[in-house]
Amino acid sequence: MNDKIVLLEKIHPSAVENLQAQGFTNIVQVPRALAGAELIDALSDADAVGIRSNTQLTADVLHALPRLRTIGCFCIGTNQVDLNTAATLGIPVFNAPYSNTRSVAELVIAQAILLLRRIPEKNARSHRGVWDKSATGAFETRGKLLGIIGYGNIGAQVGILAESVGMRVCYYDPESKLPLGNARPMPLDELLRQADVVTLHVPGGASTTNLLSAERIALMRPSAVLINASRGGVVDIDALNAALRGNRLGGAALDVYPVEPRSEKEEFVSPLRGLENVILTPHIGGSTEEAQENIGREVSDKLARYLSAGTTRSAVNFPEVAHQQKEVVSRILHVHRNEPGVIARMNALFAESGLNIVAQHLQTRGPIGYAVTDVDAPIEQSLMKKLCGESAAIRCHLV
Ligand SMILES: NC(=O)C1=CN([C@@H]2O[C@H](COP(=O)(O)OP(=O)(O)OC[C@H]3O[C@@H](n4cnc5c(N)ncnc54)[C@H](O)[C@@H]3O)[C@@H](O)[C@H]2O)C=CC1
Ligand SMILES: O=C(O)C(=O)COP(=O)(O)O
Repeated sequence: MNDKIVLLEKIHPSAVENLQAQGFTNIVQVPRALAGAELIDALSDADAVGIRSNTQLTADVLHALPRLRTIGCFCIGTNQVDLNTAATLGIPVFNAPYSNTRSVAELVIAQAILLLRRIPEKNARSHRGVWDKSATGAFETRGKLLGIIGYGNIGAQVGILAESVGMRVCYYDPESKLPLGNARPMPLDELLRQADVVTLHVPGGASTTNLLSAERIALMRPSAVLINASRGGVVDIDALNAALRGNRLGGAALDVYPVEPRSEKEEFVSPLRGLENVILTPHIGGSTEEAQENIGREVSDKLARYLSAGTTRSAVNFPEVAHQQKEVVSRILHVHRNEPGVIARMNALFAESGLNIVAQHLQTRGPIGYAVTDVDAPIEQSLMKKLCGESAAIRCHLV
């Protein structure tokens, strides 16, 4: 297949292998995130793009890419993409909602144990030749209270793993959630006041920016530790820095930052660098061989199915049409504004051309309608022009 697929940010080779196995040969790989003119240039003739958490597909970038048909986020978070703009431009966005959740949960448990035992400080001192053999301020995790903010796929797994090392678990989530194990819901301020370990597992974006504000950090116990493997903007980093430097917090482990380097060549800058009671990791919560290989396969499958058959099942911003094997001569993917009469007008165009519809699937989501129509005859360019020029049409393709 001729569709051009650009994969940024070192997406696992399983993606390319999978795409090639399905007949996609025009694949370009870039081992880092791109931005600005460089990003637009790299994607100007792409039909599909694969990104991870670092590439910002803003409204401006999306408007500059009229050819782009679909986006694959080879990760969980989709806050780096302007999802509404993508939908209104007729671009479905896919992600991998589960594949790296276990990897994050395991890292968080490891960090909780290391922080409660003051290992980051002991490690730093040992490297400097200091033999600091002391139990002061070092605690077991057993019996301690873990407070999980955001009890979704990752938060709930963290809770289960924490109970297996003897922690008590409470969580805060604005949605009603089934508590797993012995976890119990708790109001946010109460959780912050009581927990020995606080861990964040909320989505990024405007609704969670500075969720952990200076006021909320001030509620935490001076001995408590904070873990953030969600998104950098969720914590007020200056307030956290001040709390750590003022000994108003026991320690922290951060995997995500308000600003992250786009490649290994850029320096990582953070006010927390140099603090011995802070673990800093380079956004590797989901970076395990297992997770990345699975994500590569899963998201490339979703891109391939959309490009070859119009399937939008599990898209995060788009009406979902289930996978139907394309066994007909022509399939038309028609994205349009969700308003009365569009299908009637479309079908009148098919009838005028003497075409019989074999199958038709319509789904809508908010302002967007998406119709997949199968006909058992070739489609003339003139008909495609009329379908694409239909008054409510956003875009249409033949697959
Ligand atoms: N560090 C890393 O490498 C990775 C980071 N992540 C981040 O972790 C986030 C969470 O992932 P999942 O658990 O899979 O997502 P999820 O969607 O299953 O769970 C998120 C939970 O947060 C809750 N939530 C939303 N707003 C909230 C608020 N203001 N306060 C408390 N809870 C709130 C939601 O109701 C939901 O239950 C992702 O969105 C991504 O940003 C995900 C994977 C890897
Ligand atoms: O899955 C996510 O949301 C992550 O944060 C992982 O991002 P990454 O693929 O490592 O850039």
